Amino acid sequence: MISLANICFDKRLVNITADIAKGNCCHILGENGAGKSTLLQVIAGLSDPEKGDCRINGQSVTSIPAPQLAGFRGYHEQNHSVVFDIPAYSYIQFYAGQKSPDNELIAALDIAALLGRPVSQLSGGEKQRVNLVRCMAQVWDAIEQGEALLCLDEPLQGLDVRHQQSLLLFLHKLCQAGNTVIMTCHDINISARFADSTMLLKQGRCLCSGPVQQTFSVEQLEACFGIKFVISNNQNALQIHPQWPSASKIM
Ligand SMILES: Nc1ncnc2c1ncn2[C@@H]1O[C@H](COP(=O)(O)OP(=O)(O)OP(=O)(O)O)[C@@H](O)[C@H]1O
Repeated sequence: MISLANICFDKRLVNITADIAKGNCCHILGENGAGKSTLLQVIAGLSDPEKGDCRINGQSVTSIPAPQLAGFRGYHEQNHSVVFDIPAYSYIQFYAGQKSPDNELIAALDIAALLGRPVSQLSGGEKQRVNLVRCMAQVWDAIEQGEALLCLDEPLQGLDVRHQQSLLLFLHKLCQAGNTVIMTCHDINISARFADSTMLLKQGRCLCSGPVQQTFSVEQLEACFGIKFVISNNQNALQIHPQWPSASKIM
């Protein structure tokens, strides 16, 4: 269980309180600059909140010794730049304590053909997939025990739709095994389909958090994003339609 209590950080986060159950896939959504990455860094133990506390299974994340935290908490940074000009395989091994990445992980992120190539020569989406493997390989033992916490900042960024789908299904499988995933996402319909719970942020405040069926109402989405939405329910799956201006208005 992840418990956030009254978290305040540099005016960027204001009194954030929420619980995320173990085994949950929680999506954090909100406008650009709403504080999603900042909150993820606090949850990951990378930023100290000025007030409040993030607790992982009852223990304050800031009090967990770094080597212990690094053993079960994976963090994937948005726009992570790779400074090493080494093959992807060595790059991943460096973070995984010289262990080879698991075949299941390599297959899920479809990176077998990339392992021998220098990281600097990979495309944006290829680099993103290698970085996601790096993040998960670091905590693979904990993942196998169903005890990992994955904090993923925009993991879908730059991925084509097939790789998006395979990553989302893989994360779902990890959560079913007991792991917890907290990720930021800009695609409301992907969150409606794949998140167990969501947190909507607006200017550093949490507008609402909880199961998708509760948080994804027209009122709350409009308050969060400042545009109109229509929501339909198709075979128990929410479909969310932002109301774009008509084509004639655009032309
Ligand atoms: N290092 C920093 N120092 C000062 N302010 C920062 C810093 N990093 C981010 N900010 C500001 O904090 C606010 C929240 O930023 P954050 O990156 O958490 O937003 P976000 O919701 O993840 O946005 P996006 O959707 O664009 O990724 C923004 O107004 C941003 O300009």
